[in-house]
Amino acid sequence: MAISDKHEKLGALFDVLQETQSWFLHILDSIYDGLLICDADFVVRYINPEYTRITGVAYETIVGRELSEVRPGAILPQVIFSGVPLAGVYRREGETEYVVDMAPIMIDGQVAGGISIVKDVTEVHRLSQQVNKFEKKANRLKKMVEHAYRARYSFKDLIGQSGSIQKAVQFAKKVAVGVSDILITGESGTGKEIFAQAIHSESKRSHGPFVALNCASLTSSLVESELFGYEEGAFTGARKGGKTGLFEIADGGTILLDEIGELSLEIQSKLLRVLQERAIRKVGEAGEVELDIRVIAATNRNLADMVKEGRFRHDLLYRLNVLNLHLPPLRERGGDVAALADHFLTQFSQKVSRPFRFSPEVYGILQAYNWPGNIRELRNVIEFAANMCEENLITQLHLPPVLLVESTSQTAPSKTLADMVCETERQLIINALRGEDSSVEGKRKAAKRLGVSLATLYNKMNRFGIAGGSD
Ligand SMILES: Nc1ncnc2c1ncn2[C@@H]1O[C@H](COP(=O)(O)OP(=O)(O)OP(=O)(O)O)[C@@H](O)[C@H]1O
Repeated sequence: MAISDKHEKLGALFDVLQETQSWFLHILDSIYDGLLICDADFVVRYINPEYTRITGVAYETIVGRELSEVRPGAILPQVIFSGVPLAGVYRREGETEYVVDMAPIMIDGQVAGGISIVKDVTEVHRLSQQVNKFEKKANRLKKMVEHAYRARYSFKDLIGQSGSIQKAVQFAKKVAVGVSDILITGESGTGKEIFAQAIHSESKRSHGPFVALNCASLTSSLVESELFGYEEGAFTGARKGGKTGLFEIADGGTILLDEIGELSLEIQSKLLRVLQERAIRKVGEAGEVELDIRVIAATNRNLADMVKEGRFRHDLLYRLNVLNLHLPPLRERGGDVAALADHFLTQFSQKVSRPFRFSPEVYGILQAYNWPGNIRELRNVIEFAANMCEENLITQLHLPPVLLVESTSQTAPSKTLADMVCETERQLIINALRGEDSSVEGKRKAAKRLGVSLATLYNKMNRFGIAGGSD
């Protein structure tokens, strides 16, 4: 082959090589990770634009120079020296965080240099910090929800030794460990909610939420969205992001539907579906959500009468009435009145840090009253009396008038005329003393209003056992 031909061929080969090298450089320049390549003498031969973007090191300041001169902390020389790759080295340059993988470049079994591949993790790190923040917030909210939806009472908190309440407690304990839904009936204030909580606490679901809804407190449409929740945009005025219904919140636990007799017929049929299917469909949503809940319904109404009047679905009543726990009114609970009164007084004393106690006649009056508002009324009466009492001894003077009138009128028929006169006289004195302080001046004013002397008032107070009479 002529020399000119050889030159021509070598020239063509050189062109191909140059073109190939340029191709490779363009490819390396376009890679979205930063690249730095050193030769076996640790001299930097190449960095791509992404390396400059991430580290801030310009091409002309590093290429052609020994790496550790420009970047004294560099580890790549060790990798080239040892021939052992190293991955995931974390670095930070100002605001930019990145991770470096390093590997030796091997040619024919010999280390010919090394490459660092630099990945910008600033955004990933920022996002993961945000995820952590949201996770912490979600955990805080979860704890708040758990706190808000938990039962505060168990059977040991229920005061009362009377036969009727003990019978109710035995029945409640028995049904608590089962799986069936429960209907609690009883007059207002007899403790239906507190029993529902105790049943939940005793059940296998005690670690799950206890959710209570008073069906009478909301309009029919609100009850529906409270119970079932809704999807975003389900109706005009729907909350952004939708709303989780109480059934869903109660998943794994118990839901108390208090005053169930107040539900509209439309909601009653939806409730019946939930009880049968154990699934709900949110307002505005096509699919169903399966539920693991126990329903306790409570009412002070006679649901059977409501069925007759067409105001309560008979199939819902049958479905609910499988286990019916009936709570007795307080007037049928004998000695429980005194025990409950003591309990509420102790609670109030602790709340205000004052050691209140009852004078003996108070128990008789509390016992004689018929408590239409049951335990809730008793609790309120005790709080009223403690508020009226300036010292620590609560006497009949501190009780609300309705109790005294009632106790007088209830005992009247079995008494003689003389007894009834005495009782009326006693009542008039109590009324006159009400509102006066315990000083002699207070009694003088009461005596004046009654048209008797101070001495007569003292005599009668002593005779009728009205506290403060012997000062
Ligand atoms: N056995 C009990 N021991 C102590 N406190 C009780 C007992 N039963 C009821 N209470 C208290 O009496 C009040 C009324 O109880 P609860 O709200 O459970 O009654 P309810 O029957 O659900 O009333 P309503 O029908 O009006 O909803 C509450 O303050 C409750 O803590």
